[in-house]
Amino acid sequence: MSPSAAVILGSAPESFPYSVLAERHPAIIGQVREAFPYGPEQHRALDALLAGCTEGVIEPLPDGAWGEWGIDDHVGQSWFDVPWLWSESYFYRRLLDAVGYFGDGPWRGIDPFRPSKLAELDSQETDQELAALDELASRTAEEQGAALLHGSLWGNRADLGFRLSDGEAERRDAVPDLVADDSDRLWSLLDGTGTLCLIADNAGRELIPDLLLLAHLLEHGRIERAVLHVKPYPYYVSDATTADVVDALRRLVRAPGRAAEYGRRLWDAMADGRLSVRAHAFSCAPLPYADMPDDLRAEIGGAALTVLKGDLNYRRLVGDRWWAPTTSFAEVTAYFPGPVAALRTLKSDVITGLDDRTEAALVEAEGQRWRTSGTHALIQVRP
Ligand SMILES: O=P(O)(O)OC[C@H]1O[C@](O)(CO)[C@@H](O)[C@@H]1O
Repeated sequence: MSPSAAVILGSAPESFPYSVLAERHPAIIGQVREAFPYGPEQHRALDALLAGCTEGVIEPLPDGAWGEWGIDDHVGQSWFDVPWLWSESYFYRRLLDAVGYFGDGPWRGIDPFRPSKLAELDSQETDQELAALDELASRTAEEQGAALLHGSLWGNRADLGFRLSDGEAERRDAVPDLVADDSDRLWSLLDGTGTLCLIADNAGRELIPDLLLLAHLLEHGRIERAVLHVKPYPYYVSDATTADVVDALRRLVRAPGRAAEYGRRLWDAMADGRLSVRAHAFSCAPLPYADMPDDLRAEIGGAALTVLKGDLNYRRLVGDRWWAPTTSFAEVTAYFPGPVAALRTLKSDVITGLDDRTEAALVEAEGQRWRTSGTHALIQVRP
C-alpha cells in the first residue's frame, strides 16, 4: 500500500502555513501596490483581495476558471480551511486578476513582480556569481559540473556561490547543510542520451545557475536536449516565466568573461532546438504532480530525467502532507512517469527521505526550525 499522511492546511495559528496566509500575503499585496502606478480600479480590487484573503472565503474565478482544479469543492470555505497548497496558488491567481493581468485593458500581461526580478538580475551579487565562472574554467569537467549543480541547488536560496562541495566540511558538521545527497545517482542518470526536463522555480538568481547547469550538460554531452519548464504566468512572486528566461539569457550574453560564452551557447541551443522552453498550464495548478494531465505525463515520461527545482515543486512532487521525515522518497514519487530528481532548499514543513540519524541530529540541534529556515538543502533521486 502506498504511504499516506494528512494534507497540510493553513488553519493552525502559530504554524508556518498560517503565517504565510495571514501575514505574507497581505505584505505581498502591499509590495505590488507600491511597484506600479495602478489606477483606482486596481487599488479597489487589491483592497477587496486584502480583506478577502484574511477574513473572507474562496470565491468563484472569472469565466469559470479552475473548474478542473477543484474550485467547486472549495467555494464558500475559508482560505485557511482548504489545502494550503491550493489556497496559496489561488492567492496568486486572484492577485493577477486584481491588477488586470488577464483582463482586456492596458495592464494585460504586465507582470506585477517584474521590478523585483529585474533588480535581482542587475544586482552586484549576480555580477559576482557570474565572475566566479572565470575561476571555474581551470577545473576539470567533473568539478565544474559539481560546482554548477550546487550553484543551481543553492540558487534556490538566492544565495549562490558556485560552492565546490567540501565533503570534509560536511562530515565535520554535526548537522550537514545537505540533509540528503543522491548526487552520484543523479550524475549516473545523465549518460549522454535523451532529454532532461528541468522544472524551474525562481527567476533571477536561481534561473541563472539553472541555465548555466544546462549549458554545461549540453556542452559536455551529458544530455542531448533540455526542456526548461517555466510558469505560464507570474506566480509565487519570483517564479520564472518565459519573459524571465529571455531576461536571464540577455543578461548572460552581455556579461563580461566566460558568462557570455555560456549565454551564447544557450542562445544557439535555443535556435537549433537542443534547448526549448515550455509553459504548460499545469505548472501553475494548485495541485500535486500526482494529478498531472495525460499530455504532461506523456511528455515527462519520455525524458531521461526530470529535475524539479525548489520548495514549491518539492511540495507538489511528494504531496503537501505531514509525512514522517523518514517516509521513503522513492515510494511517494513512485507515480512519477520516469526518473525524477529534486533539488531543493528546505523552506516549508514537508520532508521525506531522511534517515533516522539525520532527522534526530536536525531535531536535536534546531527543534523543527530546520524544516523552514532555508539553511538546509537536499538532492534526492528516484531512478
Ligand atoms: O521558491 P520556492 O523554493 O519554491 O519556495 C517557495 C516557498 O515559499 C512559500 O511560499 C512560503 O513562504 C512556500 O509556500 C513555498 O514552498
